[in-house]
Amino acid sequence: MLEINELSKIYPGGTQALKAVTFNVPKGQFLAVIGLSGSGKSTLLRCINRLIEPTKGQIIWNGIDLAALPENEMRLYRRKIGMVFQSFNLVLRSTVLTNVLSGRLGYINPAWSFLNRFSKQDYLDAMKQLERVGIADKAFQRADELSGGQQQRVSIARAMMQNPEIMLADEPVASLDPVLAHSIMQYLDKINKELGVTVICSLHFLDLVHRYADRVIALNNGYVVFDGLPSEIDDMKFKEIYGRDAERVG
Ligand SMILES: Nc1ncnc2c1ncn2[C@@H]1O[C@H](COP(=O)(O)OP(=O)(O)OP(=O)(O)O)[C@@H](O)[C@H]1O
Repeated sequence: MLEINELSKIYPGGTQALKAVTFNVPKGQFLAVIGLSGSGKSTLLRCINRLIEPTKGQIIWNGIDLAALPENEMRLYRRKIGMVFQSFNLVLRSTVLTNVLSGRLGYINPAWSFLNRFSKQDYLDAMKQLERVGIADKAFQRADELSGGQQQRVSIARAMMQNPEIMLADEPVASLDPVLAHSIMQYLDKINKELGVTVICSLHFLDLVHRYADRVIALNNGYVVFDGLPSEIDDMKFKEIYGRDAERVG
């Protein structure tokens, strides 16, 4: 169980991006986070693994408050929290395999030279992860030779090398066309259903929320304005989340 208690984030310029955000995520849930651009979705996801430092509040995971941990201890917990990004964040000039292996970096001695750091088992695991996302044949290509959808699959494989218990996905399909969007969502779904990894995924399109999420929370201007089942988002709730002039497109 992950418990977010009264989490707030005020950026140095004074923008209050999260306002006492509170919710729980049971282990193994697929939680979607929705809301207009600027509502605080990225800030929330990045506060959970402390890529962004929360200003106030608690992030309690297995009884430990992650928000209160010193950075050196947080690093150990961060290993168990994978993350994928809208823009994939691969090292484009490195091979696909090297990118995937870098997911293990949190587990090994940083003093070792890059290529000697990884065990044979790491290489076997990296190939297995690439097989899981259907691109083992691309292992020795440079990452920048891959399409956007393929790059996102590499980034999922990289995150899976951490052996994560939680996967944070920050608008993982926002840069992809709808067909590819479904294929990426299906990989996240598989990781969730087959391996029991908790997924917290921000999404723009409600049809994806309906299809893949067990539950959804909506942010508006840093506040949680909805917490429930995707099927509970009727027209009235939709207007509360997105504003009264908003129209559904998907
Ligand atoms: N590094 C930063 N410094 C200052 N303000 C920021 C920073 N990052 C985000 N913000 C502000 O915090 C608020 C929430 O932004 P955030 O990126 O979390 O929203 P979002 O819902 O993820 O938006 P999008 O869907 O466009 O990615 C916005 O007002 C944004 O301008």
